[in-house]
Amino acid sequence: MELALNNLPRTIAVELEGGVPSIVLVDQCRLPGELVYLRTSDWRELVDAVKTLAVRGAPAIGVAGAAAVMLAAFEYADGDGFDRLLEEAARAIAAARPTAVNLVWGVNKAREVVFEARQAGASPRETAEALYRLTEDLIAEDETVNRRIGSHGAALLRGLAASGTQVRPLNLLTHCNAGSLATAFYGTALGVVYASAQEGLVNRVYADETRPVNQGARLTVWELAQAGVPVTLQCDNMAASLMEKGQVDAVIVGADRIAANGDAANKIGTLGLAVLANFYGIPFYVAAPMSTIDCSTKSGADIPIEDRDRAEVLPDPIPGVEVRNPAFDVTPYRLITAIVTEEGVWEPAR
Ligand SMILES: CSC[C@H]1O[C@H](OP(=O)(O)O)[C@H](O)[C@@H]1O
Repeated sequence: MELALNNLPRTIAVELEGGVPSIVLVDQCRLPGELVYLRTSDWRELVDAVKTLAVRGAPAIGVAGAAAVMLAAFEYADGDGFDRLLEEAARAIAAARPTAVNLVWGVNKAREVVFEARQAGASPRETAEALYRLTEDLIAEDETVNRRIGSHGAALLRGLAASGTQVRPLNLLTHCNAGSLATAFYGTALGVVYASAQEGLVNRVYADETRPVNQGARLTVWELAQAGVPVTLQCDNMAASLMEKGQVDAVIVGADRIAANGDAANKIGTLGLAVLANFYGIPFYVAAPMSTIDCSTKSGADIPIEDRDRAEVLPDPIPGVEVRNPAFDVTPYRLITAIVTEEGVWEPAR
């Protein structure tokens, strides 16, 4: 299958003009209708973009977290109180969304650079410039990591597609968007799809719309269509009947935080898919970078779950009706066939 990955936009980029840094990111709130880029030099605007899901997806917000600290460092470089103001900003950035560990990971990467630079006697501006280089590096590294995840995942699906001496291209089901738009470029779960499709291992991807924010209906189907991968959009409540018909060969999703025992937090609705896949004997794969694995979190019970605005579920409130809107759920490791990382495939101990 010939892919058109060049049609995919770069989710987040960094620029430096006249000594002033800018972050340029795809405004994912405007997709699929319009491909619009947000440009900002203000760390507060970048935090708002994370909160409003203009930039979203664990690896993408990890890069955004480090980039926001970089913008703050340039803002505070020429005034008093650089170290104090920067740490205050770092705390506010890390608190923008609670579930994806990558956000704190990105902010901590920035904190490490700040500590090392200041220990070495760097000025505030020199420290800010070191953070700019970190942001560039994280963007480049993310794509490399995703391609390695894709390669390991394709090897896994190659085995699934093998039918004697023939290859039977697979029907895959995914949830939310763990694609190029959820990362700096290429994607995690969809990175596996792209790498597999290039080997002729993919027949079609079924994408859940993923209520209430519809990352599947707005982002995944757009991204896969741009890339030239056959894709069918379905409502979240259609997965069971598709599996019952034997039309799903594997489920592949992303993750926002993986606990030390292999429990994985991902977009709300993932747990239900894992239960269905287990019932129908369908492999359930999670694709995520090592930066999403949080060994300080013992199990999924300890993963904070973001509670979002009720209006995402019910824009026009009905008197007397309560609404709940947890943005993630946790799939226990025993329902996960394998976790695909850039280091290889991890089958959590049963
Ligand atoms: C590659 S991680 C993508 C991950 O992030 C999404 O959540 P959100 O769109 O709210 O940032 C979803 O859980 C995806 O699987």
